[in-house]
Amino acid sequence: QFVSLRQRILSAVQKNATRGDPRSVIRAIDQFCSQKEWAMNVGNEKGCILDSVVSEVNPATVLELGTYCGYSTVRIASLLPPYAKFITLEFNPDFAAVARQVIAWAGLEDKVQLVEGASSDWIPKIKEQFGIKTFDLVFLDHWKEHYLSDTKLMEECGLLRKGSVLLADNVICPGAPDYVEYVRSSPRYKSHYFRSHLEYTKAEENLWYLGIIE
Ligand SMILES: O=C(NC/C=C/[C@H]1O[C@@H](n2cnc3cncnc32)[C@H](O)[C@@H]1O)c1cc([N+](=O)[O-])cc(O)c1O
Ligand SMILES: [Mg+2]
Repeated sequence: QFVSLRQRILSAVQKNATRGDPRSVIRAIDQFCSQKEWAMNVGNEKGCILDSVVSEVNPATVLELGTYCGYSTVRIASLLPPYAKFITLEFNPDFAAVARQVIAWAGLEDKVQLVEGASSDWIPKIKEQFGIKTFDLVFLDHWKEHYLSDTKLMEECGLLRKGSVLLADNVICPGAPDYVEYVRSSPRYKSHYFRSHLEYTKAEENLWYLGIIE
């Protein structure tokens, strides 16, 4: 019967990656997506930039918007200090189910809280539900038209502080023009971008780095 792409990604992990070895899980997904079928994981080129930002920020609290199959979740979780709190939000139950298994295969299920639900519903509940005051790092990789509304929502809910870092995927492709416009014209943010390429392709892409300065 029909096997979905997410199921094929999970099978590639279970077949080619070593349990408990996050790097082998990342490698298995990247090999599958570059050799067999494209999928919207952040990929290895942008993934290395993500790794360097996570290592530099060394965050005690992290929020990821849009888990998808858990590729970036595994990359981030594998670099966090033991005391860190990492929440990833995913509203599609099928993607959430695959992501849970990918995260578990990497042996990182204790480092991540995958919350099934919409960011707009959950962002206002995070403080009370998870005892988190502010986020040191937020990775935005969900629907691109939600980047701006969710960033404003995080501001309103007091989840961002001076020094918080927001990292946004896909500001060129598919693009998040309203988001880029907003953060570039706001005095609150110091922003710059990392030149890169769209995952598994040669297309120009940037990772958009935002530091909150006030
Ligand atoms: O469209 C892209 N990403 C959208 C990602 C969406 C993921 O975030 C979840 N989601 C959405 N709103 C949500 C709200 N709350 C929770 N999860 C949510 C969706 O269920 C999906 O798992 C994309 C597209 C390309 N591309 O080349 O076309 C490349 C990329 O790197 C991309 O990230
Ligand atoms: Mg993306």
